[in-house]
Amino acid sequence: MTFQTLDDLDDGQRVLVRLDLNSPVEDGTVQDNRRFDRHAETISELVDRGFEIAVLAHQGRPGRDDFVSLEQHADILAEHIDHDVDFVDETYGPQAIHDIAALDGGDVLVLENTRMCDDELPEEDPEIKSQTEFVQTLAGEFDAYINDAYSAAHRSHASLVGFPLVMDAYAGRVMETEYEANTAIAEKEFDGQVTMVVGGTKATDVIDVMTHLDEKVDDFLLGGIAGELFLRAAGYPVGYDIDDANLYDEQWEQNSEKIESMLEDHRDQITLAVDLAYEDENGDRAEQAVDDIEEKSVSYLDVGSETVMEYSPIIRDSEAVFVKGALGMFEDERFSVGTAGVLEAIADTDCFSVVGGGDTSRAIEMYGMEEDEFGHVSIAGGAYIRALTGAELVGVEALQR
Ligand SMILES: Nc1ncnc2c1ncn2[C@@H]1O[C@H](COP(=O)(O)OP(=O)(O)OP(=O)(O)O)[C@@H](O)[C@H]1O
Ligand SMILES: O=C(O)[C@H](O)COP(=O)(O)O
Repeated sequence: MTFQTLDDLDDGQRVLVRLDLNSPVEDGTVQDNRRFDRHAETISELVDRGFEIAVLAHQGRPGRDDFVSLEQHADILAEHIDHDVDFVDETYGPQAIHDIAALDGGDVLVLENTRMCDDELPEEDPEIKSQTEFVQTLAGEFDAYINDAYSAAHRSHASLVGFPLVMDAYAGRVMETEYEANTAIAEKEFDGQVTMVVGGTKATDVIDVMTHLDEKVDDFLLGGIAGELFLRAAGYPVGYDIDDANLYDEQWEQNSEKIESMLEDHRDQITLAVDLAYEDENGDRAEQAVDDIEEKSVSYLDVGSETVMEYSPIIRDSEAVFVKGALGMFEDERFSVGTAGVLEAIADTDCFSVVGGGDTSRAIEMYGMEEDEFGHVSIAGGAYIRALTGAELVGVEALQR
């Protein structure tokens, strides 16, 4: 371990703690998830050790429905640590600075969504981020910075890479354990077939990483938004936005060349859905073979049952299976067939498995499986698959300086 941890920090100081509480949001309501469970351990330890604690975290992306305040997160965190948690609707404005100054030992204050500050985004060099008003203002208020947000450590954002350059910096418990687990996994060698299930909504992240994993992974099983974009590249009339949706076209523009060249060079490593599911006029799940789709007139919200039947034996024959992203909108039970089916197939085998992602890992409990049926359940999605390539994460590098 090449960074300082909480074991190196004297009790009772004023600490600024970066968590990753980025959560699914349904109709404006933040959904509790494994990230709160895991980060609660770090925060409870800090409370017990008498630190004065301010929490930084982000939620969603500007322009998306999940871009909301952290007020609800503060309440959910309070339940997990069984201790009061205050919230201030500023990140580094005068009220925030006032509330920070008023903290006593054991107090916890959640600051507003970092992505509501202009300085947080976009991705820039850590040196540039460290000079922003956001970082310079908050750094002066604390004795130390703690980064517990391994799952966001692939982003060069101010709250992740700026502070370690200007103040004492430490890894929190989640950062420590996720770093150890994911680094060990990246170094593992497997004798047999290695399979990666790729889905979710962040196609740009996964496609970029897939192009670096083609020697490590024998079979990519595709679903979700990423899967539909691959189907589009393979000539099927799907993978574009209909209605007001904004999930496909922008990601297609950014990735179409990569997808097309992956398909051309690695067609035998890529398995695409043979059928897709949608909501019919009665509100029921309906399925359609991709060969029968003439034009996309409905949103496809899951892979179909035939696809699960094709993917399951590949999983059974694998020595290792990595999951990044859901195969469908599993939060709605009608569209959980792909995600739950694939996870059940993994749980039924004794292969080594990793299920990653803040959203995707929720499907384990939702569909009656247990965490110990998998080798490792990571609260990191994009960060863990990037770590699989052997690449360093910029937020971890900043801590190691
Ligand atoms: N066809 C689809 N249409 C709409 N949403 C989909 C579809 N397929 C999957 N999803 C959604 O994808 C989400 C999970 O993928 P996402 O890209 O957010 O990754 P993740 O596992 O949370 O990883 P990360 O931690 O990187 O965010 C689920 O919430 C699911 O509803
Ligand atoms: O959920 C995640 O994977 C992290 O919180 C990073 O979020 P982002 O993909 O919106 O940067």
